[in-house]
Parts: sequence; C-alpha cells; structure tokens
Amino acid sequence: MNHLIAPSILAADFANLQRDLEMINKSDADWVHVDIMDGMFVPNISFGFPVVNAAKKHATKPLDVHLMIVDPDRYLKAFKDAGAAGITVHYEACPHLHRTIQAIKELGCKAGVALNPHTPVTLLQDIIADLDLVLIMSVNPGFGGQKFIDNTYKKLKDLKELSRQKNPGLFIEVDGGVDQHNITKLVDAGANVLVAGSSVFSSADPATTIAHLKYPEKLLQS
Ligand SMILES: O=C(CO)[C@H](O)[C@H](O)COP(=O)(O)O
Ligand SMILES: [Fe+2]
Repeated sequence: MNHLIAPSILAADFANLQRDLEMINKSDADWVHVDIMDGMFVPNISFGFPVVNAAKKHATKPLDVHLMIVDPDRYLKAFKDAGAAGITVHYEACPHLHRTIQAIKELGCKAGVALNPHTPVTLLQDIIADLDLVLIMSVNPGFGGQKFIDNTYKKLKDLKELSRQKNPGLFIEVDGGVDQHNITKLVDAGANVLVAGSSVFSSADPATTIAHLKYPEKLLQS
C-alpha cells in the first residue's frame, strides 16, 4: 500500500481554519489529523468539540482524531458525533483498553491505540488483532514542532513484525517531527500513515510540501 499523509491541524492557523482545510482538501493528503489535548494527560490544551465540528464541516477527508486525554471513554460518542472517522486513544490513559476499543468500534469508527515514546510495542501483543491502527509517538505528546526521537525507527520495525504475525492490515501511524528528510526512512521502517504538522504548515507552500511527503521519490528525481 502507498503510505497515507495526515496533516495535523494543530499547526494550522485557527483564525483561517476553513482556508487551511480547503488547502488539505485540494492536496495529496489522505486524512486530517486532529489532536485533542486536555491539560491533564499532556501539559497542554488544544481545542474541543466546536473546533472538531467546524473541521468536519469543511473537510472532505476523514478526520483522524488523536485523543491525548485521561479517561477517554467519557467522550468517545461525542467525538464520533463531532465527525471523527477514526479515534485513537493512548495506551497509558486506558486501564481497560479492550473495553475502550470495543466501544470505539461499536460507534462505527476505526479504533487506534497510541504509544508514548517510552511504551514498548510488545505491550500490544494481546490487543493488536482487535485494532485498526497503532500510532507510534515520535515526540512526547503535547506540543507540535518538537525534535523527532530516533528510537522510533526501532519501534516501527518491532510493530511491523508484530503486525505481520497478528494483523497484516494494520495502519501503522507515526506522529511527531515528520518531515521531508525522515519520511522515506520512516516508510522503510514500516510506517504507512505519516502525520505532519509543523513541516507542512510552517512551509512556504503547504500543498507542495504535502505532495513531497506523499511522493518523496519524485523529489529525489527532480
Ligand atoms: O500529537 C501531536 C503532538 O502531541 C501532533 O500530532 C504532532 O506533534 C504533530 O506535530 P509536528 O509535526 O509539528 O511534530
Ligand atoms: Fe497527534
């Protein structure tokens, strides 16, 4: 499968969110990544349901909602109603992860689990067959624009091997510090969904940057 690109609107201009979503609609992006932060699970607050609703109103691509919140079970239905196509919860925030994953699926959403940089992939062995997606955090969650953590490549390889054994159709997503310099190495290590915030929105031409992330081989040839 060709890898998918999910621009993160955390780095968009919130005063021009409609403009930035229309740029994503017309670009080579596949999903729209939506970061929800509660100031408890992570030391930052991003935005809530009104902004997800507004994004849903203008986005033509699926909303990939990344919940960095404690006790996410409280809000799964509300995020589905706000427009989420997929909901990813953090392993570290879910004591009853199997129940949480079943609840996401019962809502008709794709179900994902995110791992913080210190959380090993092996902890997923008894749940991976139930998942649509695993998100490997390549920075500590909470902020955009951070430095990529190199141990991510090893985690992607571990996850790729586990998915080969137990869930070959798994979406393997990587989130944090993704740019035109590391994308090929990340795809080679096993990632098939790449989230990019700052590298897209702080570039002079975000749509062209998305095209370069989607087709890095064309960049090498030019
Ligand atoms: O989940 C996130 C942060 O917790 C964001 O999705 C991620 O940081 C993307 O931003 P950038 O590409 O700027 O690193
Ligand atoms: Fe994210």
